[in-house]
This record gives sequence, C-alpha cells and structure tokens, in this order.
Amino acid sequence: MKVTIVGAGNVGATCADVISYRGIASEVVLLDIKEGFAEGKALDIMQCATNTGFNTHVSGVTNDYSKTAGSDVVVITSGIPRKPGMTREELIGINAGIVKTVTENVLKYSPDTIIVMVSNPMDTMTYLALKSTGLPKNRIIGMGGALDSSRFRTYLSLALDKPANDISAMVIGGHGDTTMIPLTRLASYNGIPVTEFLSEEVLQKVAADTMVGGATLTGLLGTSAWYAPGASVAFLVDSILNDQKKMIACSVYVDGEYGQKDICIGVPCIIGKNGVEQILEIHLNEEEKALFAKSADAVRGMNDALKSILV
Ligand SMILES: NC(=O)C1=CN([C@@H]2O[C@H](COP(=O)(O)OP(=O)(O)OC[C@H]3O[C@@H](n4cnc5c(N)ncnc54)[C@H](O)[C@@H]3O)[C@@H](O)[C@H]2O)C=CC1
Ligand SMILES: O=C([O-])CC(=O)C(=O)O
Repeated sequence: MKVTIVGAGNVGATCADVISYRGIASEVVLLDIKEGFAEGKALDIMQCATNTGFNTHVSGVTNDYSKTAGSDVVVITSGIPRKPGMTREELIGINAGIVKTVTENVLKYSPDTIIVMVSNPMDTMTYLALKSTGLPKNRIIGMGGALDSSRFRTYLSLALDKPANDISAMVIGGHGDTTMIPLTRLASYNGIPVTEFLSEEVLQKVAADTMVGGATLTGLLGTSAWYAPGASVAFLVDSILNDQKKMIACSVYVDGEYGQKDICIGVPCIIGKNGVEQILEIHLNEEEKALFAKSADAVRGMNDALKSILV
C-alpha cells in the first residue's frame, strides 16, 4: 500500500515517521517544494529502519508528482502553520491556493486516491478540495477530530490521574479554537461516565483546554504542534489502508446529517478502505445541538471566503 504525504514539514514528516515504524504502509513518498527537503527527511527516516525494525520504503521528491503515482492515500499537509496569537482561519489566504494546486497535481497521478486533508483552516480546505475536484464525498477526509479527541482524552486523563487509553471521548464540530465541541456528557472512564468522578467545574476547564489545545501548543512552541497531529493522521490512514472501520470524528461533507448541508465539519464517521463509509448520527441534547448549529454557521462563513478561488 502506497501513501504520499505532500508537505515534508513538521506534521508531514512526523506522519511519515509514525506510518513507517508502525508498518502501516509498505511505501511512503514525501513531496515538498523546498529543494532537497523531502529527500533529506525521507533518508533520515529510512535510517531509523534497522534500529526500530521497520520495512516501509520511504522516499522524498522535490515537486515531482510522477513519483506519487498510484497512491492509495494522499495526505496534504502543505501550507503555512500559524504563529502565536493567530487563529487557524487567518491562514486561508495563503493555504487555499496551495491546497487547490496540490490537489489537482495529486489527482493527475492518483485519480482513485483517498485524500486526507490536514492543512488549515482544515474544514475549509477539505471543502475546497471537494468542490474544486468534484471527487465523491467519501474520498475527501479532513483530519482534526482524531487530534482534538486525543487532546480531550489527554486532559481528561490528567484530571482523573488515570491512563488516557482507559478514557473514551470525542470532539465534534469545526476544528477551530471556538468551534470545537468536546462531548463531555458522553466521555467515559472504562465505560463509566466521567461525570461520576469529575466536578462540573473541572469538566468545563477540560473542555476549554481541549478547544484551545492547538493554540496553547503554538504559544509554547512558536509554531503549531506536530507530534500528536502526525500520529493522528497516521491513525486515520491506518483505518483506511487496513480497512479497520474505526469510528473517528472527521471533517466530512454533510448532506442533511445533523441538520446541516453543504459544509465539511467534524462528525463521527466509520473510516475504512472506501474512506468515509458511514456518518453516525448520534443523539445530541438541546445544548449540544445548539453548539453544533453555531459551529456549522462559523464553518459555513469561512467557506464564503473561497468564492474567488472556486470560480
Ligand atoms: N488539521 C490539523 O489537525 C492540523 C493541521 N496543521 C496544519 O498543517 C499544515 C502544516 O503544518 P506544519 O507541518 O507544522 O508546517 P511546516 O511549515 O513545518 O511544513 C509545511 C511544508 O509544506 C511545504 N509546502 C508549502 N507549499 C507547498 C507546495 N505548494 N507543495 C508542496 N509542499 C509545500 C513547505 O515547504 C513546508 O515544508 C499547516 O497549515 C498547519 O496549520 C497542523 C497541525 C494539525
Ligand atoms: O493549532 C494549529 O494551528 C494546528 C492545529 O490545527 C492543531 O494543532 O490542532
């Protein structure tokens, strides 16, 4: 199975690294526009093989899409990350042009591929890729919910002082500082609602920390995060390539689900070899429904900014 990752920067290279050492794909191609950069990252990752014991073949290319031909999955991480104090939405001006061109180039050589969109603002970039290519909606998946849910589980684990892997929790809605919806009511510690153990005040802090999880790391690091984002993409790619049919919150095109149409937004999905195989419509309470509608309005508003690029 072949995976191409466009953008060999922090997130792209980390994703290639995780995919390789976990043996998720037999071949990984990294592509970047910076001369020699992807080649260097690929060689560095390949030199881990003997010490971490993997057999994935990793190669790097400078803007040569012919080397990406026949990819089963293409991950798009090309574009600029935010700096402290910025929102993801502020990246749209530069990243929209990059994502549109990259997506067109990718499809010339891998017309049947499934695209995983990572570049920010991710929900808007997922919508852009879908509208500009006309690909079926099951083949364009925005990665955000896997990461946000993993941050939510981390903050819950810290509050509970219990292992994150014993905690089940999901974030839906937009992948933005104010649009994420951590589903606290449904979060559990080995099947027991976390509300049994944590006060309302603590749960509200956990949800607030989750929503600004990316901004907090950007403030600490000077650029946005990459370890958890890279691992989250690899987790999603694993479910596609190995047809695991995991339930993962992903940004996908909704056509009536959750009362919304014509936007890409985070909802629980079954992810398998066909990409988005099902959108699960879970019951939300009135408060969650109102939050989802507000989040959808914000995501829809951002799509308006694409009008000039989508003509
Ligand atoms: N959806 C999510 O959950 C997350 C999204 N992101 C987003 O992912 C993107 C990448 O972040 P980082 O890897 O930290 O940035 P980075 O700056 O480390 O890497 C981006 C790479 O894209 C390359 N690039 C730019 N234009 C290109 C083009 N036309 N073709 C090929 N490569 C091109 C650059 O040369 C650079 O190496 C950002 O937009 C960031 O906001 C980051 C983390 C999580
Ligand atoms: O915060 C950012 O800009 C990058 C990102 O999407 C994340 O780490 O969640």
